[in-house]
Amino acid sequence: MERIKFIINPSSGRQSMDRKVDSLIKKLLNNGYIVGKYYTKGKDDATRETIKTCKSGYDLIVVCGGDGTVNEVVRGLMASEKKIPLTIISCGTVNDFARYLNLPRTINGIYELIKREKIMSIDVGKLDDKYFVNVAAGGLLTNVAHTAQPEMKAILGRVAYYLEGLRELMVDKLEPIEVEIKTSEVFLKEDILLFLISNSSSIGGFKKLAPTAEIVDGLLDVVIVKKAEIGELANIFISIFKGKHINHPKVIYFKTDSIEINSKNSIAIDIDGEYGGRLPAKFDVIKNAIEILV
Ligand SMILES: Nc1ncnc2c1ncn2[C@@H]1O[C@H](COP(=O)(O)OP(=O)(O)OP(=O)(O)O)[C@@H](O)[C@H]1O
Repeated sequence: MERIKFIINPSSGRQSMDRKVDSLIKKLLNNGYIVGKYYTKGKDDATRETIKTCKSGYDLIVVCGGDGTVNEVVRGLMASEKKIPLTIISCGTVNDFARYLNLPRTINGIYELIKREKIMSIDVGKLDDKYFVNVAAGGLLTNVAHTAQPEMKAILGRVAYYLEGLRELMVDKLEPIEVEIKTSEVFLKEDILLFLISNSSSIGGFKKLAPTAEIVDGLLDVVIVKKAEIGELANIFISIFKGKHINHPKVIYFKTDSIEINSKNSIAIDIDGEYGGRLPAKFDVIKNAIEILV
């Protein structure tokens, strides 16, 4: 790996990562690497730059941003014939994917990762022409990531999401959604509060929301919370920290490689913290879709 492109979202997260990124770039240049640097300006910019980067002989993309920026880069990779590996310097508010991968955070750690050139192929989730590395979700609390105000995120970080979640709980009054869920193994008609279709196990900062999810198994982990009272929801929420919520009678948990969800209600879908359309929808997994440094 000689040519490395940095794709940097300067608006991600709370603190500027400029100094850290500049030190890493300096170290790479001193050691003979060729480095390109691109700052995103707005929506879909990271996708366009990734497509360009894949075509122009680069060997690696370093994404500096949060989950939204990683998602945009993955979309660019999926649209490219020649897919190059990526790694992440997490600069977002939650950074679920980088946390799940346990990526190094120091300059030396990231430099060693790049030098080692150890690559792993991972799965990516698909919803129509969109992709997700962490999760696609709908229902209670799942639009918190894209409804939380950027100014609040800048000041409070992850706490902004929790406040937005609390506000939504009060406003929503636990309105259930009537859904039909179809996979090759399961057919369910249920009143539910939320569904999560997960590729990795870390979602919204909770490391065990889909406790046995793996990004190399060619499967999606489905977590469904059925209609429940607030007391039951509180119990489910507390047990999420240990990954024990999947044993609760109001929670359904299974794995599949393809799932369809239909509803009479107009339900928004969140993919990796961004708005991803509405139900009905079909979710699939693409095995060994992209490569990452490990
Ligand atoms: N220069 C820019 N100014 C403002 N917004 C930008 C800019 N470049 C990209 N964006 C937008 O930033 C969003 C992605 O932000 P990202 O998710 O990486 O950070 P975050 O929201 O702080 O982190 P997290 O998702 O981990 O909470 C995308 O929707 C993209 O449109």
